Amino acid sequence: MPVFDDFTSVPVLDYDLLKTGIGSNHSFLYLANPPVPRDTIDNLISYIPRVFALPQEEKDKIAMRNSQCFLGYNRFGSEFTKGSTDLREQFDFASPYISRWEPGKPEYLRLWGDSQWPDDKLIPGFRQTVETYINQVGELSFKFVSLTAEALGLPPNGLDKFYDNIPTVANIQQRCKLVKYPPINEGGSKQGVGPHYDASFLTFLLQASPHEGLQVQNIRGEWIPASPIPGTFVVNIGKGLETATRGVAKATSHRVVSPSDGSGSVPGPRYSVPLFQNISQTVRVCDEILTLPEEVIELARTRGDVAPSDSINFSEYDRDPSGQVNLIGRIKSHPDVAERHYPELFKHYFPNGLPSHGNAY
Ligand SMILES: O=C(O)CCC(=O)C(=O)O
Ligand SMILES: [Fe+2]
Repeated sequence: MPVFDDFTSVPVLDYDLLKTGIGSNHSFLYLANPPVPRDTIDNLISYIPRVFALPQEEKDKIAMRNSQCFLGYNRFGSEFTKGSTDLREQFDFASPYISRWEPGKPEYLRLWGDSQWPDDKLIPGFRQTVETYINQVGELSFKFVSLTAEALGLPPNGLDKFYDNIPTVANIQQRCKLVKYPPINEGGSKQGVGPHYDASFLTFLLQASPHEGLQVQNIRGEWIPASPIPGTFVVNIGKGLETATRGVAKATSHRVVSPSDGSGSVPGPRYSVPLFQNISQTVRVCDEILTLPEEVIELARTRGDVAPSDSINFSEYDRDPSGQVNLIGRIKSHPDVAERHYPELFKHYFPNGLPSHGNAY
């Protein structure tokens, strides 16, 4: 996966070929034939419009503001990226995990813990469906870690130290979001989400409706559409893996342009489900030197300089444990949650008090 390539379209990889050892040279790709039952994905897709259609007061009952884990619901337009409002509404859910935080332990351990769920009577089976999805895609994501290691010229367990040596959903909490981008028809901003990198090693994104809108930035800084392909996940590299490989694997800048209801476009909202694969909270990525084979480093060298992307974020990997990097990212994105649950850090990052919006990137 070392090359941040000069793509003009996003490559498609077949999982069945990948697992036989054919590595990939791409940092943003479609994964076809993933080993996740079709029912798991179809069930989730069928619930998504229903959970967003719950009464506003039911969604607000599980507001992210209630949660020290930054899990729960965010109203439309409550996040900022690069100074502009993101025109989306979202729920953050995570796999079941018993918190390991206790007083005296690092604060970032508080990030992993209980999700908040809508009342099961209002949407029976929803929680079970989302948890099944996170567990199964989470397990796929961990299988992908050894493939990534091999693509980097390492042994299959070459990245395991970033996952407390046992990469499983039981050990490492996995987080996913259900995201709704409503159509924006009037002029003005169409920023579904602004340009950014993801935080961790790998993200597995399900495009849950047939809308265009996701775009990725190539080595020349051009924006390339990543149109939905049914039955695939979009996989991309986050800032954590870029740091761990000293830039040999490059994080990919991406954004979403809002859909519109106009003639020729797919009507209704765009839905997506990114699953952000967490790594160990305690690992300091900058301390873990990976010894990559010379030919892999050479491949990265020959790709030349990468054009400056439109994204900046998560530079703290050069200094802090991964859990702290994530906590800082969450605090910047959701200052209202931070003010309530992390008052000291809130004061540090927002000395002038609550801004009107969060701004992670
Ligand atoms: O909705 C999408 O397709 C992408 C979302 C995304 O990049 C994110 O939330 O980090
Ligand atoms: Fe993203």
